[in-house]
Amino acid sequence: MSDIRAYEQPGEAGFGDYVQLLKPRVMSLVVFTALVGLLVAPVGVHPVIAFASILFVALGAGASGALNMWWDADIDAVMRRTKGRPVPAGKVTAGEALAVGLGLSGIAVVMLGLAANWLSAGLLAFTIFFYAVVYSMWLKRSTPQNIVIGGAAGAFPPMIGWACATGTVSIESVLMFALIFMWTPPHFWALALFMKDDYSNAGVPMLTVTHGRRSTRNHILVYTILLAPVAVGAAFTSIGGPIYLAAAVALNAWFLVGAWRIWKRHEDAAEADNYAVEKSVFRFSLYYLFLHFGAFLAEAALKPYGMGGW
Ligand code: HEM
Ligand SMILES: CC(C)=CCC/C(C)=C/CC/C(C)=C/COP(=O)(O)OP(=O)(O)O
Repeated sequence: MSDIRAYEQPGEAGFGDYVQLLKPRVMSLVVFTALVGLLVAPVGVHPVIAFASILFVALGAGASGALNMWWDADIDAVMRRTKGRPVPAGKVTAGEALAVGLGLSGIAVVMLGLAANWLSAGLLAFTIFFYAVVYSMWLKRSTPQNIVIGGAAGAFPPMIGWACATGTVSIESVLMFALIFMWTPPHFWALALFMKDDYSNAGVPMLTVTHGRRSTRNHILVYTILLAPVAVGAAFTSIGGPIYLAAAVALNAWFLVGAWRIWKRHEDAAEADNYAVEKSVFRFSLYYLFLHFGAFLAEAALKPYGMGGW
């Protein structure tokens, strides 16, 4: 369990420190996928309602980041990548992070319910719970499958966006969920390969720590293979079309090449060469997701002009 008492000394926090609590960089892609889910839905949403809905999803996503930083302060303090975060750096106390997380969560869920509908608000509440409690408090410290199951949290946002517009869950929103769900393991494990020491120093049972780099490479390849038909299959639903199909085929072929290049690496090779491959696949994973959702958006944007879709 997280020893949060060590992080209760008040520090001198600026506005920027509170922004950092919300994990803005990671959440930008979360918010983009929610926005796409809302915009590609077959039901038009008044721009003010759409703007408000995405704002509250962003607030909820940020709140879940603050809750994660509250609980994980001890882990974050040990890892090079995260030790400068506001709680381990002593800028914001753990109690403040908890208060920000709980306060913003409550506001975001209630306001989304009022602005859009209670299905989307319920999904947002469940997503915050899943990331903060199921992933951060339970799975992260207990199983190397942490990010496979916990990754579901990051996959919900487009489903929330779709529900904001339609008040329903549909095959399209389930496919957008599945796309992110299957993408998360290769996205994260590519990073974990070149951050392995961080996680072992912090005692987090990531696959790289518990099963080693060879097994992690195998897992990346398998998940990337399983991801491809999900991603390409979405082309043949109401949110797909020729632009998305072309993008999905190209992006999945490239991601598979990357996973294959990682798979071929071995420990006898120079560490710097291995890390270069792993880093490039991690970076590409971000473009991969952004461009898939960008392609969904392009299909929807072109529909009024008689193009886009099938
Ligand atoms: C359990 C699921 C996931 C895990 C464990 C994970 C882990 C990570 C980690 C450790 C980083 C480096 C973060 C940092 O700079 O502090 C990262 C970066 C990133 N992740 Fe993920 N991720 C997950 C899911 C997602 C999802 C669902 C999205 C968006 C849809 C996402 C988007 C990003 C982005 C945009 C970055 C780059 C941030 C930057 O520029 O610093 N991740 N991820
Ligand atoms: C709408 C809503 C509530 C969205 C939440 C989306 C969500 C759960 C995204 C997960 C992304 C993420 C930063 C995982 C990091 O794992 P980590 O926390 O172990 O990474 P760290 O080591 O950087 O802290």
